[in-house]
Amino acid sequence: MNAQLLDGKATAAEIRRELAERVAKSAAAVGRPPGLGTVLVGDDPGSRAYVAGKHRDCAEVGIASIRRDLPADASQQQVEETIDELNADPACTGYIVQLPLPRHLDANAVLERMDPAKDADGLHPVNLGRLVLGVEAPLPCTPHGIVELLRRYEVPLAGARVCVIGRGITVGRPIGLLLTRRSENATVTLCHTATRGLAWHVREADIVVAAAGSPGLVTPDMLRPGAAVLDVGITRTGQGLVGDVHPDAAQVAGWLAPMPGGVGPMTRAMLLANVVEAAERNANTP
Ligand SMILES: Nc1nc(=O)c2c([nH]1)NC[C@@H]1CN(c3ccc(C(=O)N[C@@H](CCC(=O)O)C(=O)O)cc3)C=[N+]21
Repeated sequence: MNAQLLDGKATAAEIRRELAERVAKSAAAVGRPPGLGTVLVGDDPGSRAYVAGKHRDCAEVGIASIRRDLPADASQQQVEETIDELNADPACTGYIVQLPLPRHLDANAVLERMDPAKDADGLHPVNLGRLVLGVEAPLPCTPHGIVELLRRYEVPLAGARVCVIGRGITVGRPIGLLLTRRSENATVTLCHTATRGLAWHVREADIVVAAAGSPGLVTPDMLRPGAAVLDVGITRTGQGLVGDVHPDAAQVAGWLAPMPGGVGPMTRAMLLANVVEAAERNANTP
């Protein structure tokens, strides 16, 4: 492998150590530790595993865990009552609703019902709006994790051409908003399934963010030699989890955040960071 590893696993572990110190301070100031809530509807094995991972992370840094698991046939009203409870629960500093929700539920209505001050994912419409306005708000975890990973490995962002593949709500749609801030100064092209000449767009890029959920989509021939490549795609197959980046891309890329071990662990670390930041805000505004 030629590419330098963007080691999300190790970087996330370092961030968790930093957060553990802030958690201890915040707990002393507020009189209780920050608490992360999760709302999980149904028994999708992938979603269960992600939620379990989030609670393991919480235990490691001293954040309290609040779990609300609902059956796959839960009604909209049941889910919204759970949201109301977490909004009112002083032990819950921030929470997430694990996506995707079962199809019979209206996910946007659920997100809108959340208290934006408790939105640990940064996906509430008010917080996405604040991101557009440049007002301080919890940032979407995966885009924030990507920026933090690039920053810690000193991958140059100012003036860089970034090609994002995928326009999903959690990654592709918001990441351009972070990367084009004055503090990052990148130039972002957002590609999707209707993009003509995807390979051309990828080849122009200094940084490629592959978040389409299409296994092996980014092949080595598409890449500018030396580019930083971040694999955000996760597809469950008979052979296990497969990313959007072809394994041979490592021979052309200058940096690679692989799946697993790249952006996923950073996403989880940024979720914890959002909860700690909310707790610190609470401590400052009694
Ligand atoms: N409200 C909400 N917020 C989310 O942040 C959210 C969500 N819903 N729904 C699903 C996606 C997916 N997601 C992942 C987070 C970490 C890893 C992760 O840590 N992956 C490990 C491998 C994990 C494994 O082996 O299964 C890695 O890449 O190294 C993966 C996926 C968060 N999501």
